[in-house]
Amino acid sequence: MTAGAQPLRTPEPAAPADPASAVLAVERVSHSFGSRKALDDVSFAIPAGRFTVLLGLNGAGKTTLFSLITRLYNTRQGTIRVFGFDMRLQPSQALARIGVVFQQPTLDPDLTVLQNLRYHGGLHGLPASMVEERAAEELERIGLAPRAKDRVRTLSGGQRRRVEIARALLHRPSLLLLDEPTVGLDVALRRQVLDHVHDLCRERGLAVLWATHLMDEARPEDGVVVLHGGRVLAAGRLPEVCARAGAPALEPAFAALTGGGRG
Ligand SMILES: Nc1ncnc2c1ncn2[C@@H]1O[C@H](COP(=O)(O)OP(=O)(O)OP(=O)(O)O)[C@@H](O)[C@H]1O
Repeated sequence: MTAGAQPLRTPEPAAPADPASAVLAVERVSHSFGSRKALDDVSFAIPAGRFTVLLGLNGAGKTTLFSLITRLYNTRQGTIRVFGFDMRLQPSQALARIGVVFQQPTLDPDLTVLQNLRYHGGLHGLPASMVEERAAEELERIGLAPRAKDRVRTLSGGQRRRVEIARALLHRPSLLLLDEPTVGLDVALRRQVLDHVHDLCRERGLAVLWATHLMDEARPEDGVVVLHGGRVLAAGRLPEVCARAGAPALEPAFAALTGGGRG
């Protein structure tokens, strides 16, 4: 298999992810809420160092998929592996390698930036001295070292998002999941957060799964997984997805793949 997000359309059988290159392998995963099927036979794989955009409209199933990858929900149908660790059988090994930025902000606004980071480090069982060192490093990197002792409620939306990303990296995950991380940010802040996470991919070899409904957040070098109505309609590098859809850009490709609209 190549190093891109792998196109695995149903009803074709899901090809096994290459264990040598897949940081995340989702294989034939389905999930229902009562009679409502939120995910239907979803398969794709992403390698180290790749920024992969999980593209889908509201209700496509992005948050449900994230909930399964982070084990908020049990995977009842199909398999999710992180670095080869099966989320069902070896959850602690798999979860230790994942960092998450949830759709809803989860920083405590009444604690300082540093206190929020310390709390997270403690949850991961990191020694206090390591947390201090890494927190200082991450805050420096995002230009927020001078705000370490400020309460989170005094930060802007973009600064809070960057603190959440810094926090998600404290335990040095290999896979970073971000669920609609730019919601509520203006265009300039959106670009800043997007640039920051692309830099992390490039510089640290981090694999990123970035869920969004905003097509302009995908860049030509990115992997793209098009999720619609709970199904993967296409997956691969952005130019491959466009070529397969016979479209010159992602927006018309998405329209062609989804039949132009809502699921
Ligand atoms: N807890 C739940 N109970 C019942 N149905 C749910 C639940 N969570 C999600 N769904 C349904 O599952 C489908 C997928 O929802 P999901 O939230 O995963 O989509 P999404 O792509 O993340 O959308 P959004 O961007 O709006 O959050 C939708 O039809 C939604 O109504």
